Formats: sequence, C-alpha cells, structure tokens
Amino acid sequence: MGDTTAVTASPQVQEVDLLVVGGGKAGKSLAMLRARKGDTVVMVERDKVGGTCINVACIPTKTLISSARVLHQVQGAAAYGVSLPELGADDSSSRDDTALLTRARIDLVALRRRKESVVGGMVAAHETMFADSGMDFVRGTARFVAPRTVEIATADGAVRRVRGRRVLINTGTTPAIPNIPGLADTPYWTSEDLLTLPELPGHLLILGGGVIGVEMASLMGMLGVPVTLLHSGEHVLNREDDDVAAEVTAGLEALGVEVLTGARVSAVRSSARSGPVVVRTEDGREATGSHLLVALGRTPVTAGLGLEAAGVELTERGFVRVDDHLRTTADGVYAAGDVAGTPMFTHASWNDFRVLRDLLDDREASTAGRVIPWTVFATPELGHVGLTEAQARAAGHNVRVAKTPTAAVPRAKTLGATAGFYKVIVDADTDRILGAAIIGESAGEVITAVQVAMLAGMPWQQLRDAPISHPTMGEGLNIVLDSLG
Ligand SMILES: Cc1cc2nc3c(=O)[nH]c(=O)nc-3n(C[C@H](O)[C@H](O)[C@H](O)COP(=O)(O)OP(=O)(O)OC[C@H]3O[C@@H](n4cnc5c(N)ncnc54)[C@H](O)[C@@H]3O)c2cc1C
Ligand SMILES: NC(=O)c1ccc[n+]([C@@H]2O[C@H](COP(=O)([O-])OP(=O)(O)OC[C@H]3O[C@@H](n4cnc5c(N)ncnc54)[C@H](O)[C@@H]3O)[C@@H](O)[C@H]2O)c1
Repeated sequence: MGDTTAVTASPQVQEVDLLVVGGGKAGKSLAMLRARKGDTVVMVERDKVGGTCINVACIPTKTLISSARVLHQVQGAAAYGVSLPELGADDSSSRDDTALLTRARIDLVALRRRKESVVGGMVAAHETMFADSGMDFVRGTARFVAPRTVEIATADGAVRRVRGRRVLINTGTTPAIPNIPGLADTPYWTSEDLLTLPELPGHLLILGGGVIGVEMASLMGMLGVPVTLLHSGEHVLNREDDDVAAEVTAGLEALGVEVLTGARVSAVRSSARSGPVVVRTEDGREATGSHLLVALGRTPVTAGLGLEAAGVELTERGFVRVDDHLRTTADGVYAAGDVAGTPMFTHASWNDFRVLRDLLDDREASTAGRVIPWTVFATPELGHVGLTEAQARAAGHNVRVAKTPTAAVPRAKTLGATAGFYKVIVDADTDRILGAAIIGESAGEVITAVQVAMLAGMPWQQLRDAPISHPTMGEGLNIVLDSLG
C-alpha cells in the first residue's frame, strides 16, 4: 500500500506519483489500482463520489427504465394469462382483469426511493473501495496552475497544491445547452433534472433524438406520459442505418411517442414560468407541451481547469487533445473518458483505464482500432457493434447483410416480445463479421456474443453453426446467419 501522506518537496506543493483530476470511470479505476500497487495517489472530485455514470447517468436511468418496464408488463399482463384473483375470484363476471391491470400506475415516491437505493448502494461501495485502496481522495475543485500541478479548493474551505509525476484528466462532460432563442427564458430539464422525477409531466417535449432523447422518450412513454420528440436529423440515432432507426422509431410510436424528424428546433417560448412550452422548428412546425427536456449532446468539462497553465491543448471541438496512448500535449499528462473525446460510454472510459493501466506498467497498449459497442435502452432494446451497413459499404467492403425479424426467434415468441430484427453485416471476401444491430429483448446482452466473435476474428459461418442454447435470444444469431446460406 502506498504512503498516502506523500512526500512534500516544498512547503506549498505536495508531490505524488499520480494525480487524478475528476473521479470518472477511468480516473477512479486507475487511482485505486495505482494506490494498491504502492504509488502515492491523489484523486480530486468536485461533485459526487463515483462520477457521472453511477450518480446521474447510466445507473439511475436504467433503474428507472427497469421499473417502467415492469409497469408496462403489468399493464399488458392479461395477455399472458395473468389475472387478479384477490379482486373477485369468485365473481369473474363482475370484473375485467384487462382493464384493471391496464390501470396500474407508477408510485413516484417508491420509484425515486428505489433509484436512490440502487445509486446509494453503489456510492457507498465506492467510498469503501476508495478508502481501502489507500488513495488520498480529495473532495474539491482542481485547477491547473503550472505543469502537472493543480490547486485544489477543497470542500472544507482549504487550499492545497499537488503536483503529480503523472497526471490524468478525467473530468467528463455536462449537458450541452445550445443558444436557441427563448431557451434561456424557459424552464427546462436536462437529463439530470429529469432523473429527480419531481413530477410526471402532462406532456413532455424532448429536444434531440440521440441516445438520451430516445431512452427518455421510451421511459416516459412506458410511464404513460405523452411525449413529442423533435430531432433535427433525417432519423433518430444519427449513427444508425435507416432501417435500424425506423425500427427504434416504431418502438417509440408503439408507446405513444410522437417522433418528429427533420425538426431542428430554432425557437422556444413559454407564456408563464409554469405555463405551456411551445417549440418551433426551422421549417415552421410547432409543438406544445407542459415540460421540456433538452437532450442535445454533452459538453466536455474543461472550462476553468487552467489547461493553458498545464500546456494541455484542446481539439477544435473542445475536447482534450490526446494521441492513441491517451497522452495530452503536456509531458506526463494523460486524459481519458468523455473529456478526451473517447466515445461517450462508461465501458469506453473503462477501456481507456485498461490502456493506461498497461502503459503505466510499460506494456504496449493503444486505443487505435478498438471496437466499442453500445446499447440503447429503449423498449425494445437496441444493441450495436462495429460498422453499420452504410459505413461498411462506404468503406468499400464486399458487403453481405443477414437480416431476420426478431419474431423468428423462438425465445421472443415465448416472451411475447417479437418486435425488432437481427441484422449482421459480413465481408463476403474475408467472411469476417463487420458489425451488427440487434433490436429485441436483451439485445444489449446478445450483441456481446457478436462482439466476442469479432474480437476472435471468427468467420461468420462458425457463429452460424455454433450450438447456442435453445430457446434463448442468443439463438437468433444462428437463425439470422443461416439466412446467408
Ligand atoms: C443520462 C445519461 C445516461 C447514460 N447512460 C449510459 C449507459 O447506459 N451506458 C453507458 O455506457 N454510458 C452511458 N452514459 C454515458 C456515460 O455516463 C459517460 O460516458 C461516462 O460517465 C463518462 O465517464 P468519464 O470517465 O468520462 O467521467 P465522469 O463519470 O463524467 O466523471 C468526471 C468527474 O470529474 C469531476 N470533475 C469535473 N471537473 C472537475 C474539477 N475541476 N475538479 C475535480 N473534479 C472535477 C466531475 O464532478 C465528475 O464526477 C450516459 C450518459 C447520460 C448523460
Ligand atoms: N445507453 C447509453 O450508452 C447512453 C445513454 C445516454 C447517453 N449516452 C451518451 O451520451 C451522449 C450524449 O447523448 P445525447 O443524446 O444528449 O446527444 P447526441 O449528440 O447523441 O444527440 C443529440 C441530437 O440532437 C440533435 N439536435 C441538435 N440540435 C438540435 C435542435 N436544435 N433541434 C432538434 N434536434 C437537434 C442532433 O442531431 C443530435 O443527434 C451520447 O453520445 C451517448 O454516447 C449513452
């Protein structure tokens, strides 16, 4: 275990082996590992223990989505043969189970309590892990004042200066609030505000059909909230193929969500602080709602960090400039996660940690060429890995596409969850799998099997012929690849 008191080289500056600015996924993982290995480590965190994902992003959203899915299932439970015997089992003529189940509602207080309990449990686990690792976890805001040196305004009012032999910047992103006329004068929620669920909106307007917009629209749709989603692109989820986005849109519409595409919002107005919100698109369409959610991307947290003093440059888009080894333009300073322009996923930030773990131990490691999958937790779910069909064609591959409705998968039939499709893109010359998009129950789990096949360089025929358990959603991979012959 490291000497956490660290060596003081001058009266003002504490010298440590590793200084981590921002305790996101990459930062906290590296801080704990290096401290356990005996390095002196200071990690500075200005806000919540454990970073964005566990407090205000992945974990609370997925917890709420799980509750909403249960509600959705209960409301549709009569179709599965579920009835309510305690409400008149001996008088079946006087009740209508379908109607009663449909009337199931969410209890907002209990919902919030469940979310807070899941998040709280993970935060508590992090507090223990941080302490056990031996790192010096400092609550406060860090700002660079010299190369590899920060000044920390600590939460208890003190000021500390710390210099790291090596430094990692892992300050993440915050919701982007574009300068749309009228927006500043209108009450709006970001994803963080929505998670506190102060109330269920009468009608939610969502600006942006990226991952956040789609997941929140699906969540609110399942909770019975009328939703209008306005997205500037031709289809939601800009990165996906047209057919994939269309299927996700169909899933939203099945939940009652109105999806407006080609709808770049150019003005927002609200007659009173609590009055209806009206948004207007560039092509003159208008939508009215009771609440507004802004889901228009995320901004890297670099303002006020003093990066000039550290010699750390930014890219044109405002992210910390890094090379394939996550090295910034300043000697000994690395950056990782969202702020470094890594794809904005927790598992990508975690993978940055693994690259740094190896580099700091003088082993070869790089971010070049890695394939990062993602899951969009809408209902039905979308799992994605590798190239889209459009990207594969644009890259000049000799493309073959295998596509089968999720309804063809026996497990989907038993689950009564038949919406979606399996789509796998292969290279006809090399037989390698280039990418896949799967829409259906547990798609985020099934996509991992495709990812592993890709990592192993497996020819698609081997996955087609693998004896996959029956009946599982994974078996859909046999079925979809069978369609290639
Ligand atoms: C609503 C929502 C849902 C999401 N769902 C998913 C999902 O399901 N799956 C997924 O993979 N990804 C999801 N993401 C993305 C994921 O949350 C991010 O990619 C991930 O959290 C980025 O982690 P990070 O390591 O970059 O740093 P972060 O976890 O963002 O941590 C950065 C930390 O730095 C701190 N900090 C900033 N400046 C300073 C400073 N000057 N001094 C001290 N500390 C500072 C911040 O307080 C913060 O805690 C979601 C994002 C959102 C917004
Ligand atoms: N399940 C997950 O892994 C998950 C979940 C949530 C968020 N995230 C991460 O968070 C990041 C941020 O998500 P996001 O959805 O906020 O951003 P995003 O950039 O993915 O989507 C925002 C969309 O808004 C559209 N847009 C921009 N201006 C507009 C306007 N004026 N009117 C209408 N539409 C407009 C853009 O075309 C863009 O596609 C994502 O990149 C994702 O990686 C991941």
